[in-house]
Amino acid sequence: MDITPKAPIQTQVDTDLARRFPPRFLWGAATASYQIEGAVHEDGRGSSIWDDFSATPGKVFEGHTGEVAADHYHRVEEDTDLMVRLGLSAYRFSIAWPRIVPEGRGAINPAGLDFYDRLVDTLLEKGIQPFATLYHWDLPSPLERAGGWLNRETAYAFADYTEIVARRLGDRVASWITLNEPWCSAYLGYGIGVHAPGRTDRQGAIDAAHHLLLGHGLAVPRLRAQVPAGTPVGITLIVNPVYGADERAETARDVKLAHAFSNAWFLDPIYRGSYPEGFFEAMALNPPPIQEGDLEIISAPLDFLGVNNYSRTLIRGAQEQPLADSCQAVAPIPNACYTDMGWEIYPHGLRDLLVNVARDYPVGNIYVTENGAAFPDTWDGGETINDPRRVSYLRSYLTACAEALEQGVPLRGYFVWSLMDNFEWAEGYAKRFGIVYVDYSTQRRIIKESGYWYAELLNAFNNNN
Ligand SMILES: OC[C@@H]1[C@@H](O)[C@H](O)[C@@H](O)c2nc(CNc3ccccc3)cn21
Repeated sequence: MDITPKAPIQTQVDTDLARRFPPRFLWGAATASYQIEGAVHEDGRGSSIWDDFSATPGKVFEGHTGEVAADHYHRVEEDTDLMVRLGLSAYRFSIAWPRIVPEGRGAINPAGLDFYDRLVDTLLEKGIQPFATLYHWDLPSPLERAGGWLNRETAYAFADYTEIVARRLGDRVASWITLNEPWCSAYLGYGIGVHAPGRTDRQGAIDAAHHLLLGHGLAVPRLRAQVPAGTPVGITLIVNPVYGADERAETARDVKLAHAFSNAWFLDPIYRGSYPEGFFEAMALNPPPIQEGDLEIISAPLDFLGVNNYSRTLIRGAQEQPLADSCQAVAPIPNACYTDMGWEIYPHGLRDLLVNVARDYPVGNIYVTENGAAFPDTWDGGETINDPRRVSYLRSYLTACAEALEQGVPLRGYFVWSLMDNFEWAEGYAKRFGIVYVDYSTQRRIIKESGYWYAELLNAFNNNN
């Protein structure tokens, strides 16, 4: 009998699962600046729309803010040591625009560049590939005061910021992601107001989406001009597979509407150079202020698509055709399992969307840049935290990734969301996604059972390759 001491929690390593991934597959974890860094008033950082939004009463659970978060700004050594312990080969983080250009445009803050310079160097010293996201929702407040993403000028400011960062870090960052989930920025932030900046104007969401896409397209050549030839450049989109709950024609109709709203709204301009036909009509809105050449800029060739996926959408068609953003997802599904966010656990959805996106769009390579689950983890002061449901979630979604690979999908890597518990936007610290627990009262990090499981999986993968 093997009596080798194992991690505090007996973890069942799925060596068979590890064997299903190809050599050089990248195994990572993901975070974002406003969600983990804290230090919002330090070293010249300017304010962001999430500082403003979280300071606005009623916007974030119990008034939580990112002022301290997981204090990552002061814990780079400790947190990169955690990544080594987990066996990560890559780490996806985001760069806070307000640290680099506090006013959004104009003066550069050297201390902001120094922080990310040190983070990148530390990652490389520890054998971890840096994947940098340039925009994960923390828009500098002065730009929002000038209209934010409703203002076309913000797209040009983003391209200027991109060049500043790429000039400093471009020789060492392994891969670049321009935007994280512009759908969330546009619809949640400008359309229905549940995210920063909290505007509630559906036409505004359409216009903001266009300027986010334009910013992406303007940034791509500015990036490529500053980084070594062949450095991969991509974008991360939320991709939500949409299914019909029955065979009725209304359901098929509404599945198409929901797919356009959830996915094609962004996939089509980026990869086909045009918005989905009939989309703006299906939203009962006007097209955005598209200028000559915009769609050509937006569809700048990319090297990979980052896919964020957590769940699926199941639609039961309405008698009357709904607006594209009001297709009714079905009520709770009998025998379904849900995470603490109320998202259905449906791993086949990730397999299906990877197969479909690779078939329908010229995406080149794909990374799963976020996948994970929130559960109400508790810590009793012991050596670890039991989170078997997260282990089960990750095992099932990674099995879906393996199935997609076996169907020929060019999946090159997987980043679990998230490395550690962090500020979950409007939910504040009430939702925990980490494979590492954060005790916010002490900032102590405790690897969860899922973290040990992930480390064992990565170790098994490395032993196979
Ligand atoms: O909610 C978990 C993560 C979040 O912490 C990340 O910053 C963000 O990139 C992210 N995107 C999704 C999927 N989309 C989504 C849907 C509804 C609300 C918020 C995000 C989940 N997540």
